[in-house]
Amino acid sequence: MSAHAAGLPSAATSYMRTQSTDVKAASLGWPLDPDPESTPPTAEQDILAAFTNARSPGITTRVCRESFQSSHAFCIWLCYSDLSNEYGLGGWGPPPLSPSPPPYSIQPVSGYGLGMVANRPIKTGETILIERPIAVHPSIISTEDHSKGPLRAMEDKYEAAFPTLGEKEKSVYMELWNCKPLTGTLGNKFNGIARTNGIHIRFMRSRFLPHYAGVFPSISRCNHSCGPNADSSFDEDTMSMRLFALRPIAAGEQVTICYVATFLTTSRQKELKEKYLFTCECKHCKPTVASSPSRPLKDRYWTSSVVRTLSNISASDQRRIQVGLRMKYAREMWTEWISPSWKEKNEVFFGFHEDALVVLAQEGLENKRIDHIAYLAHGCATLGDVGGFQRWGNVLISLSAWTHGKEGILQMKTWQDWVREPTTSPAWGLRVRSNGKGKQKSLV
Ligand SMILES: C[S@@+](CC[C@H](N)C(=O)[O-])C[C@H]1O[C@@H](n2cnc3c(N)ncnc32)[C@H](O)[C@@H]1O
Repeated sequence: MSAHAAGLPSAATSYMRTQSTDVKAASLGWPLDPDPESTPPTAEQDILAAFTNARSPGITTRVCRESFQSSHAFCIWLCYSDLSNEYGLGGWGPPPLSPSPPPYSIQPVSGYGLGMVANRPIKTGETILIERPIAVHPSIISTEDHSKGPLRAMEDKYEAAFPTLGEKEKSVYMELWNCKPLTGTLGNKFNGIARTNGIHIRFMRSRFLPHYAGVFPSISRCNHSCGPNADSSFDEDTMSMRLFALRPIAAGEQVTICYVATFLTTSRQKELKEKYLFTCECKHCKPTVASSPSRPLKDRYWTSSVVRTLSNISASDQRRIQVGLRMKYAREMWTEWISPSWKEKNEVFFGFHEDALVVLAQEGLENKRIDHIAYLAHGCATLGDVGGFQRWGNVLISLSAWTHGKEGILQMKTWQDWVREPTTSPAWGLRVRSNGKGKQKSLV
């Protein structure tokens, strides 16, 4: 039923018509569009659906070189055939330069094997490293691909492809950590290293099967934390990954990334144990317990410290569940916020995102904050609030969490332009209308 037919005054109908058409058309740009679905499916029926939708493509091997003329292969890419002609047909030109000297060293870290450790203070948003993968394989593998199952399929493909790699890449690869069981075949070792060290890569040109994992010479040395201080972003055109700081990293501190979906509760321990064979003891998994007593205490004190730890863990779990829910409902909240039927106070919208930032900081999940910051900026824009938009826009810019590569340069420029001239931002004035005298008036 149209609003007019519902008996609303004609001014309201015309407002709704313009608003709802504009609202649908308005793209909010990076990082909110397109709505990212960033983790690979894990449920069997979703994996199967992805294959069926992609017409069950086979896996081909792309040998990645800088150009046709180059004899040096920097990477082998086990690639679903839906993507094999989408990238690097003339070769992959050189990636942007990595910081030199590097702000880190790879060194032994007690209890972790090797790790990446900052050798000087690193600022939020700073690029730590840019490098190319040595091997890339699909994150999800069709069971149809090999009569002995997907694991054997990958082992055979790795064994066939590995000899084409450059000599240096081969030796760096073979030195990487392997936490998977060994059967003695080379293919099994290549595949074990790939599965221990693979970092998620999303190839945007595949509609149904975009999820891959890349093995990197140094980034794959980063150990896991459930509150990581670094994150990575991939550039499909130069086939390179940028590792950057999510918050200040002190000299001597480990540079960590997160191996699993960050909003998982402590059930993430199970995934870490199964896939990477370790028990995470970061401060989010083992919240601080009361310090050890200098002399024996009675039982009830011990009990109370255990209780305190358990309740800290449970509080952390609750916060992570909230993080997931806030991510899930942010888009819905936005749609309601810009609709003329929004009846809540403005604080409900802003509080939703500001509280999310507090929870994310408590959990060390700064990698999830950019969406909320962008919503806060766009939320200010809807009200015609120049100062608010510029404040949140500048926070977003300062994080330098852009997609790595050409796309990121565009994202950065777009936000810089919007901050310079907020009236050009896409949500500008969506919740204000003229009061007839050329002045802007809030709807709420
Ligand atoms: C991708 S590798 C990381 C680099 C590895 N430490 C090395 O020596 O090359 C993953 C392995 O590192 C170790 N690791 C990573 N994060 C860890 C953590 N938070 N606690 C203990 N071990 C960890 C585990 O052995 C895991 O299988």
